[in-house]
Amino acid sequence: MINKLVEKIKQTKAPIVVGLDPMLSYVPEHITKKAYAEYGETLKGAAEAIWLYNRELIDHIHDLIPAVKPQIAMYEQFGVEGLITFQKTVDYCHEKNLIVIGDVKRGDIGSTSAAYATAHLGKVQVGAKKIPAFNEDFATVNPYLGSDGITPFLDVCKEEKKGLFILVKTSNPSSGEFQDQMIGEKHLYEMVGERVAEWGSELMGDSYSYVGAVVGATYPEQGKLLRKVMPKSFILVPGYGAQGGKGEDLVHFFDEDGLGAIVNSSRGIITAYKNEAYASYGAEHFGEAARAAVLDMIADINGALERR
Ligand SMILES: O=c1ccn([C@@H]2O[C@H](COP(=O)(O)O)[C@@H](O)[C@H]2O)c(=O)[nH]1
Repeated sequence: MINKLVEKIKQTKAPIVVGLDPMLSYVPEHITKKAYAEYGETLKGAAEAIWLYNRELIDHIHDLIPAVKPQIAMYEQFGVEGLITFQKTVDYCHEKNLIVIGDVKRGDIGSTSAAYATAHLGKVQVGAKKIPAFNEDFATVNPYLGSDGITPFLDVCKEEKKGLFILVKTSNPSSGEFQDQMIGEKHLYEMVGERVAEWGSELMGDSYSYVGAVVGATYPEQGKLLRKVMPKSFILVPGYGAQGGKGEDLVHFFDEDGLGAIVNSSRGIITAYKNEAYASYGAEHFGEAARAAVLDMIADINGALERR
């Protein structure tokens, strides 16, 4: 899957991923009205509204981008109905030939991690059959429980040729509380980065490992250091746009050849129609506003890479 991701980035010339993080408040009224007319103001009605919103967004941007990153929390808030919309979204993105990074941030003791890995990346044994469940291509994983929480994910990735993005240095304001602590001479995030490189050396694709890392756009200095610590790991970079990250901050997350990183924007794209810059599209044309925001994001990042 990492080879496919690299190929798709080269083909689209877009080192970006769009975060499908829908909140009900983002969904234009004409869509919620339609969904509530069919299912009422219920969890099913909300999940239907989110599905219609996602589908229209995907229809407007799928040809421009290599990948999407649905954030499972946004779906879970609607319970089982939300998870059905998550699944429909993953399947629809696959139909559109998009790579799906499930932002699920899982990780637990070994036996529980094994079940999470099966659910999101593997196939579950049912009688004589092995059946995929959520079936994303990559999943985000929290390494805080140590290597026995990661190994089951590595095993499933080996078997299924799927990939991981392991949290190394997150984009949020308080990420330093624990991640920046010094352990001997090194920050904790650097130690985790070294382990990501080690885990990844067992699972190499053509030029990058199946085991990548999450490093926030809001920490460019740490991104520069971690690029060197994990030379073969793809870096998923959240924090662009709504959290303040800009193309010019991100050039050192990439290799010399402009590969090795993929930058996420969620709210910046999916709520573009609410942004002054794209307001002329109006809520009815939120998909076109998202498309314009994707094109601007690609130009911003590629422009910064060309200028460096
Ligand atoms: O360090 C991290 C890890 C994950 N995220 C996730 O990325 C998106 C960001 O959304 P925006 O709307 O573009 O801010 C969201 O799903 C986060 O859970 C992150 O932001 N930082």
